[in-house]
Amino acid sequence: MRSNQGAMSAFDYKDVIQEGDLALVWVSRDNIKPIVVDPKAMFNTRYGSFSHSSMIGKPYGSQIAIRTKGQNRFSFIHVMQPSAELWTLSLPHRTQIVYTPDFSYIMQRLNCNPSSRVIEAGTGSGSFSHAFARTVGHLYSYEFHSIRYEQALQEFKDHGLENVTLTQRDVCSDGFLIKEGNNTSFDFAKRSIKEVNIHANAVFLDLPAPWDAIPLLDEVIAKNEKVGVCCFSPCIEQVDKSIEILEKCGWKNIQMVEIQGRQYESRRQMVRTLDDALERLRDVKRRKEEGIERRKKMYDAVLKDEPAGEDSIDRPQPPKTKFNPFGKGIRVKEGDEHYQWKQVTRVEPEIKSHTSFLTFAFKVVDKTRYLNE
Ligand SMILES: C[S@@+](CC[C@H](N)C(=O)[O-])C[C@H]1O[C@@H](n2cnc3c(N)ncnc32)[C@H](O)[C@@H]1O
Repeated sequence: MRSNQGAMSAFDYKDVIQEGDLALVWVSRDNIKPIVVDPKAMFNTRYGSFSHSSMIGKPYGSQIAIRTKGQNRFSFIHVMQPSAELWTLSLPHRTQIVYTPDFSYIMQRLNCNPSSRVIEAGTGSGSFSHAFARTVGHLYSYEFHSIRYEQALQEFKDHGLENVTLTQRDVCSDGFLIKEGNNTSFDFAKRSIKEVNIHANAVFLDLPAPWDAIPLLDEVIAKNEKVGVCCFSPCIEQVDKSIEILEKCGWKNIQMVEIQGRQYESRRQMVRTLDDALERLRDVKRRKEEGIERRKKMYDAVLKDEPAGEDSIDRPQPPKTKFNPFGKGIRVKEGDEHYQWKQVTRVEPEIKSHTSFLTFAFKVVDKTRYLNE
């Protein structure tokens, strides 16, 4: 991931793990942890400790294995290079976040590309900010919570996201203009301007009351190109209110979308016949009867003061149940050619997506065509 200005970012492509890198340790699919590689540090898991020094010099994506404490087994992790998608799954949560299924769709609908100038409010945990920073020309992100603002500021600096300007602001009351003297990462000392020319052509609002911010967008959006806005709202009442204001403010092509990602897993399932079911019932009955008989013999032996259980030891064991397609039994590997299989799909029960309604709208302020330009 490149912060789109040529400068090195922690997300730039690299082959080999080096000291000081931000790396993402994949323990399991829902346990991915960010680390800064330090030769003196250890990465601790419940299965054991992995030294960072064992990672240095290995290619990204490598598996690092250790012998599990007290057991003759191995446990392992994978060391991954950060990407916007993996960062979203591993970042420290300060708020609810936008996940990949939503942010990829939103960026596509807002036509985000390296020439885009994007407004984002609020910054929150910076999940979407990282995805924007990889793709767009410049991101203007706003956060009113002072601690979250400071944390995001430090994080973006550590990750080298140089195409992001972060401003501490309540956008609903104070709008989006960035002026000298504001609490912002924009470096006015380096430029001889008093106010930033934002000219945003894409806007993303993840706020509890986007309708208060929408009327304030006019002073910062581009006038001579098509501008897209997306409001991310969890309930339909918020969508209603936003649409009302969008229409009042001259936004067109308003459309609401809900992303419902589902992952389908393809697998084979053993074909179970009626004969299998009947055989299973017969087997249960046979074992039950044998058990009753054995217990009766044992009681009789106790009553007669004979050595108990002798008979049960010598007794021939009932034949082992073959594979039982309705419960426990001998394990059969999926696809074993001795059995019949059918292809089925299974839906993953949980998906990582903060399901919200996405309201899109577009606006062209100046519709004049300059044919002789
Ligand atoms: C749900 S979080 C945003 C999460 C973010 N999209 C992400 O992917 O990590 C919403 C954030 O908006 C901030 N916020 C709420 N109202 C605001 C306002 N009027 N101006 C600026 N920020 C605001 C909150 O402090 C919070 O951090």
